[in-house]
Order: sequence, then structure tokens, then C-alpha cells
Amino acid sequence: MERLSLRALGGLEHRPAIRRGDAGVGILHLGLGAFHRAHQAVFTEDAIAKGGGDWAIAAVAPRSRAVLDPLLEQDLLYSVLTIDAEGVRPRVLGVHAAALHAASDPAAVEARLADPAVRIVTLTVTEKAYRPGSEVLRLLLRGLRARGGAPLALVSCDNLPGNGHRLRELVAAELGACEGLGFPCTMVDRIVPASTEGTYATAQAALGVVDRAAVAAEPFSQWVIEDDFPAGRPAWDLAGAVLTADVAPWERLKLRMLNGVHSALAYLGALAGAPTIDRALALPGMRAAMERLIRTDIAPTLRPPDGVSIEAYGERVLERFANPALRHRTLQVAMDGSQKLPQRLLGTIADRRAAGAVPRYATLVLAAWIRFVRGEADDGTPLPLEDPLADRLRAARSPLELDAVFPPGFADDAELRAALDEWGRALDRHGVAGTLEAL
Ligand SMILES: NC(=O)c1ccc[n+]([C@@H]2O[C@H](COP(=O)([O-])OP(=O)(O)OC[C@H]3O[C@@H](n4cnc5c(N)ncnc54)[C@H](O)[C@@H]3O)[C@@H](O)[C@H]2O)c1
Ligand SMILES: O=P(O)(O)OC[C@@H](O)[C@@H](O)[C@H](O)[C@H](O)CO
Repeated sequence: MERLSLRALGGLEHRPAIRRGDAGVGILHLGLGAFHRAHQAVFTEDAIAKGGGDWAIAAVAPRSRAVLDPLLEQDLLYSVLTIDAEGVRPRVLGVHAAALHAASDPAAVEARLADPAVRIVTLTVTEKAYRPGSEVLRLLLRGLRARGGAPLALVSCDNLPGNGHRLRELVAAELGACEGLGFPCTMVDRIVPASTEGTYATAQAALGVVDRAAVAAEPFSQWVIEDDFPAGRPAWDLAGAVLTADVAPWERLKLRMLNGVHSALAYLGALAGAPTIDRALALPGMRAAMERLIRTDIAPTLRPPDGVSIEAYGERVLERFANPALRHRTLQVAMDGSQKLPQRLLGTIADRRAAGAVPRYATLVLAAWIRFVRGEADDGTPLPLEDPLADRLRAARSPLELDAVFPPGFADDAELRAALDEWGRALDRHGVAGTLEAL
């Protein structure tokens, strides 16, 4: 069957809203993963279609060529498949105007970063890349040095609290003053699992052509952005993004509620042998446990953004996780726990402890992660530990002693340790299934 191209698409039905050449490059994106293709790329294509401007994207694959090569073979076209129980809605995107490979040609990336036509850099490079000396940071700094002060916004779209502040700290530590640079914080939200052969087969059935760069995603999509763009921005607001002066309440709501419950389902589900998030949520007793986690532990730590009901948000989160078409693997969500749990779970526990409470369900999730780190599911199946701190986690007498992960005070908190020990014993004796049943 033919490969995806404008010609192969034929008629108008699946043609992208904009095409290569319609707009000049204004955005350099670092991290050509699944999420970028189904989130920022969609908002940007819609913004250009509605508001115009030279905001096409040059995307950079930092390491692997797994997405880059198929994209280059498809004239930078790919599809986003919006999937749920109702079916599949394909959309072909054409907003990328260039694609680069940083590992083999860093000079090309640096040249783009130095080009004043590039006025925004967006990043989806995973939580673990935000540390001094990381390769993506070094690349960024080399480009910024070569740029010589032309205004630019650097927009982190990773699931980190204060992602813009974090990026600014890392850049400022090397460059000193950040004159002319904006670091807007963002809250990004759309569930986009890693693509599989099944994704490509679905794309082929929906489009009638082969697309080896397709991604599947849920219908929900949200982007809340601080409006701090020294050299302008696409009309993302016309594409449905919320531009605001303060992202913090949105970000905390999303990281603690959506991502916190996602991680809870990932660890409890993986231990119980559930391969995907929807299957984890369907385990007997799991939904009730997640509802209590949301209501009694997470919600009291949140200040909702104007006009948002925390209760309705929580219900929506569980509805989204129940999407049977996403097949988001529990082990994918479970990876890099040491980088994710601080913002997803440990902040909730710390806030509840400061208020004098022992958050029962959040503590169960932490106990599940500690058990997950040991590397064995309830039925004895080995569980992989993909985590940059894997060796330290496995070598530690208690993971609570890792101060790179836990806030000060956790290791000495006798009440917290007692609650964790109790859950640990329950999980050892009864597994996740029995523990949930007894709740
Ligand atoms: N997928 C989602 O549902 C989703 C939703 C919201 C936010 N996010 C954010 O986007 C990030 C990426 O998600 P994804 O689904 O695109 O993952 P992915 O695995 O498809 O892509 C990750 C990208 O980051 C790059 N990368 C990985 N480790 C890196 C490192 N140490 N230094 C530099 N680059 C590195 C990879 O090369 C790849 O381009 C997540 O970590 C999260 O912060 C994802
Ligand atoms: O992408 P990660 O690995 O940081 O986390 C896995 C998921 O929890 C996450 O990607 C969610 O799907 C996403 O944050 C939803 O917006």
C-alpha cells in the first residue's frame, strides 16, 4: 500500500489544514515524541489556519530516529487518530516544515536556535532532562549563546511543576541574565500513549495509506499557557488554548489529580497484572479506591482555577482513564517514578501531613511504588524498573531515604512510616486484589 503523502491522500477529506510552505518556521520543537505530535502540533496548526503567521515547526529528535525517519519519508505528514469507544477520527497534520536529528547533526539544531526567525522553542523532553548538564540543555545553551540576544520564548511542555521557572533556573545558571528570553509556565494535557503496530494498522485502515508516524490520542486536549512571549506567538487562543497570567493552580490540579491518579493506577495495576490503565481501573475495588484518593487526599490540597469544579474534574479524569481504546500501558506510565512522584504524589502527602492528616490512599500508592521498585508483580512476574535512579532505588534500605526523591522529613515521620508499613504488609499478604477488596 502507498505511503502517506498529499498525492496519496487524493481528495480533500484528510488534507491537512496547512501544508509545508504555507508558513515560515517560527517554532523549534525539541523532543519529537508522541505527545508533541498530538498536542502542540495540533494547536499550532489550528492557530496558523485561524490566525496566520510564520509559525510552522522545525522539530528535533534528540536521540532516536524512530519517528524522524518515517516523517521524512512522508514529507513530514502524519496522522493523529482521536480514539474512544465510539471509534477512530483521523486527522492529517502538515504543520512541520523541517525535522532534524540532534545526535547526528547538532550544528543544524544550533543554527536554527541562533536564527532570529525562530521566536519560540517548545520542549517535550521528559522530566529527567531538566537537570544541569543534560544533553538537551547543553544543546539549547550552545544555540542560545550563538543567538546573541534576539528575543525568544522557551516553553517547557513537560509535566513538571513550575516548568517555565525550572527551565529558566537551568538556563540562567549557565548564561546569567536571561535578557530577551521568556519562560512561560504551561499546563499541558492530552493522553497520548506510545504508538504501536496496532496504531499504524488503525491509521492505515482509517486513511487508506501507510503512516508509520501516526499517533493515537484521547479526545480531550488542554493547554494553559502564561502569556510571556517576547517575540510574539501563534494565535493559540483561537485554537482553544487558555492564555493566563497564572498557570500554577491549573498545573497543580493536573499534576496531582490527573497524573497522580494515573501513577496510582500504573503501580497498583502493574502489581495486579493489569496491562493497561483502563484494565487497572476496572479491577474490583479500584475505582472506589481512586475516588477516595481524589476526594479525601488530593482535593483538600488544591485551590481550583476560576470556574473549575474539583469534583467534576476528578470525575472527568476517571472517565478519561476508562477509555478502552487508548490501551495506555501501565508500565509506560510507571516508568521514571523517581522523577514523577514528587510532583504527582509526594506533594499531596507532604501537604496532608502538614495539615496533621495521614493520607490513607496516597500512602497506599506510595507503598505500591515501593513494592513495584522491588521488581515483582503479585503473581511473581518480573517487573522492569526503568528509572534513572534505578540502581540507587534498589540499593536503598528504604527508598524514603533517597533525598533526591523525598521531601525532608519523610524518612523521620513515624506516623507516615507506620502507615506505609501497614500497607506494605497488606500488599505482601493479600496482593493488590485482596487489599482493594478489604478497603
Ligand atoms: N504522552 C502524554 O500523554 C503526555 C501528556 C502530557 C505531557 N507529556 C510530557 O511529554 C513528555 C514526552 O512524552 P511523549 O509521550 O512524547 O514521550 P516519547 O517517549 O514519545 O518522546 C520523548 C521525547 O523526549 C526525548 N527524550 C527522552 N529522554 C530524553 C533526555 N534525557 N534528554 C532529551 N530528550 C529526551 C526523546 O528522544 C523523545 O523525542 C512526557 O515526559 C511529559 O513530560 C506527555
Ligand atoms: O508522559 P509521562 O511519562 O510523563 O507520564 C505518563 C502519563 O501520566 C502522562 O503522559 C499523561 O498521559 C499525561 O500527562 C496526560 O496529559
